[in-house]
Amino acid sequence: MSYTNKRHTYYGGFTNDLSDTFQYPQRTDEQRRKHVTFGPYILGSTLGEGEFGKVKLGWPKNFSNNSNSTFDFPKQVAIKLIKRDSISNDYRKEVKIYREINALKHLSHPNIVKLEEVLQNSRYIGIVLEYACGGEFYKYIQKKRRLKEMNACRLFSQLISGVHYIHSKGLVHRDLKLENLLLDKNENLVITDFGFVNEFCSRNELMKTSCGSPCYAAPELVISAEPYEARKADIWSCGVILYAMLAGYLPWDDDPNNPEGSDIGRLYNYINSTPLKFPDYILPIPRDLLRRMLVSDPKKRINLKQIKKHEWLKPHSSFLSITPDEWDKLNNTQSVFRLAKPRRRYGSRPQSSCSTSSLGSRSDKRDSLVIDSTLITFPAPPQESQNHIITRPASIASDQRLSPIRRSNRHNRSNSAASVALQAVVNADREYVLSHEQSLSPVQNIRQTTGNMTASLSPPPAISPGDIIIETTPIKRNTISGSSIVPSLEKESSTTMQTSKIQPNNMASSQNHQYNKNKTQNSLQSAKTFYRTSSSSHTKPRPTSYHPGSYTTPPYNSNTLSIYEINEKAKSSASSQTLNQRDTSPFDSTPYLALDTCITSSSSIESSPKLITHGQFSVAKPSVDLQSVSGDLIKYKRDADVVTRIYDEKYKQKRKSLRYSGIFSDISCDTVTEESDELRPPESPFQQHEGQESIDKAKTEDTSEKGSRNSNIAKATAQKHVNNHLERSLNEAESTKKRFSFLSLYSYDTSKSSLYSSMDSKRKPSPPSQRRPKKDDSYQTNSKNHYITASNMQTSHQVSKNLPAPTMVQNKCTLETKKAVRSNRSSIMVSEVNKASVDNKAAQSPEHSTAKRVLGFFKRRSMKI
Ligand SMILES: Nc1ncnc2c1ncn2[C@@H]1O[C@H](COP(=O)(O)OP(=O)(O)OP(=O)(O)O)[C@@H](O)[C@H]1O
Repeated sequence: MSYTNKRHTYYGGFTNDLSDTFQYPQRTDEQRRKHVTFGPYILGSTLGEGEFGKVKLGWPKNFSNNSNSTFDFPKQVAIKLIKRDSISNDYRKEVKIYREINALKHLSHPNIVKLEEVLQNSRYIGIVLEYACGGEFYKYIQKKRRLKEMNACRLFSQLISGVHYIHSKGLVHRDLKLENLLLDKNENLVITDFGFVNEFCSRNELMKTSCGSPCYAAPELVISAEPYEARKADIWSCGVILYAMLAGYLPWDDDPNNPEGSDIGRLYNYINSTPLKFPDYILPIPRDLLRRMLVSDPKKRINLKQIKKHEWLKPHSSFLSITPDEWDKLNNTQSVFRLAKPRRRYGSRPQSSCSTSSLGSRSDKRDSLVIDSTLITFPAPPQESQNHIITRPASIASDQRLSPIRRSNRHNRSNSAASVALQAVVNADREYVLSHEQSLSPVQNIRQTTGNMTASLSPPPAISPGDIIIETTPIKRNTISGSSIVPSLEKESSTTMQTSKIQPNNMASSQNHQYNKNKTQNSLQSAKTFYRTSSSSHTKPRPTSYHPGSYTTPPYNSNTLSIYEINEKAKSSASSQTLNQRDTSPFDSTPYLALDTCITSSSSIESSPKLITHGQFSVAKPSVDLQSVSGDLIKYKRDADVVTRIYDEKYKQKRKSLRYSGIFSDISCDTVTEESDELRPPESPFQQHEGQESIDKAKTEDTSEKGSRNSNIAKATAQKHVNNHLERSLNEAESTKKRFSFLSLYSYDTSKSSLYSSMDSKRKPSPPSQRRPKKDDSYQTNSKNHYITASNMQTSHQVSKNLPAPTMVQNKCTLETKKAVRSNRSSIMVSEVNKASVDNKAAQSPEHSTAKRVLGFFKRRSMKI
């Protein structure tokens, strides 16, 4: 049983002063003393450790349950604590922090980590972020070994949506990698770590500083000293991420001359000269996308607009069609609620030891890098200041939002020039948002509506074709101001919108209905309509229109590719005339233009610093949950199951129907698809051959025996036959292919967690920006040191009897080994323990050791290269 330190655990948020409806247990003085706090937050366990220090879990000190009905938990946050000492003498670090803060202020997207606020005291700067409780994405892949295609498609769509949003703001992330992706509680992707973010503008879109991690960095960053187009570099990184999701390991890691990828120059030469290779289980369409993304020549590399339109992402086209300005508008709507929520300052303290303020003069020097978030997020009128409203019902908050009297009396705490300026910005912003709300497009109104329906779990009402689903819960009526919504909806309905009837209590059928409808309509408008209807009715991501089994075309259509290449050539030659006209994509080449076009009425506001006031610094629980309004973002875990099930059913049916036509050769799908991804063996040529043989056999038997019963028996026999072969071939294929994946790390992690649970949270495990070991490595056991590689364990265990490896690893790994592994974030991807042994060897050879350290430094720090 694992011991849980109370100090690091949320204890229920019981407080003495705010429990008016329920008598909570009183905390003793001793308990109270135990809590480590940072400003208004109680600090909990360490979530991870980065370059700047620890990231801690936090929750509000003064959380209370004042909601009427259910027991609420406080909103948890992740607080990145940066020692001021550690950055005061390091300009590079300082810039990185400010960059991150500044970028996050401008970004509000469900797949980008939210900045709640920035706090500081004399010793620490605390960046308070939305807590992504699903953990690190690479661990998730490790655990699953590789992702199912459907899941990878969904998560990749979210990544692309987030990256597109970043680019649309004129920013580039420049350090996209698995380690910088987290998951929320519903397994939605969250992009984090904006330390390398930079700005580009349409007139000067090339960048000179190379950054990122070698394994994810685009070749042009490494090989050439020329300025590069940063958005294309982000796309390369996304390609590497997608490859890792689907394959379970990183691409181009099989250079025999550079087995560990330690020679970065060689690695990139290898990338440039070697065609991308795929494991058998990556299907043709995702392969095609990867081939287009992982193109060494950035001019030929696909752009975001093209990615969004790619066949593979069709199932998520409605989600991907949400434009950045639509996300912004949604966020603006939220900010109204946030601003309207009167609240007192944290606790009862005045400006306390941990002031929620700017970084003083530094911020001024850096163009207000850190704004006094308190001014923005706590515009509490005096009469409201004693009310703790974190769990205030939406209706109350909205009433206050609509009260001009209450709105007028804000920001009276400070008379400083900064405060006055900020007050003006906030006022302008509020006016903008309120006026904007009146003129919201129907789409926005609907989204606004849907966004406020998160509490409603009732099934969607039945509607007639042509109707728009309008939530009629009290929450909606309270939060949508004015009467414009219905007429505007009707107007749109009569002109452009096409909706579908959604049957109540029958989500699956409504999804199927939508699926069919969308398939025939096949237009952006219909996709958006689907998005609206599905989100407003709390339906889940729509059933996919993509079936792996439906690939009846050759795996890789060379004609298509060549046409594509011709197009690309034509584009690049046209674009070579001027850098500014490089891309015809409205998203990629002219992000500002796209934004301006969409928000023409607010252009002046967009160009002002007020963007930061769009709720970015609020600690308030958002009234609108962005994640509930995006069709492809899973709101509840249950939803994910539904989607997977629907997918699996379709997948199975399709494969079944193709089984006897010989198109889909993996006829063991019925049995295999029941298994988890971890258990599903990769298809091997051998396996396919056997499968095909059996199909033929079944076919022959089928025709010779007329009766259906005999036919079934024949099929069953064939199936059994194949299954036997499959089992045999699995062992053989696994042992011969030595396909390494994250599973090895998973094994390691499992053992680690059981032995070092108390240490886990404080150390960051090795990231997967590492390479799979070579075949030879996998079988080498360092008998001298008694180190057994995780990959070795995996392979040997698979050869022995396909039993889970964790226990074996757990038993055989020594304490020293694990410590060494954990402390070294730059070890190779799979062979974690082997890395320790390598390090041991390296220690004997000073030359090798130095090289290792340099490599480790590169990988660990995501530093400039
Ligand atoms: N919002 C969050 N929710 C949950 N965990 C988080 C969050 N932010 C960071 N973490 C955890 O903290 C770890 C370190 O965070 P992060 O990578 O942002 O720090 P950093 O100092 O920027 O690190 P580096 O730049 O070295 O990657 C992450 O790997 C993750 O495990």
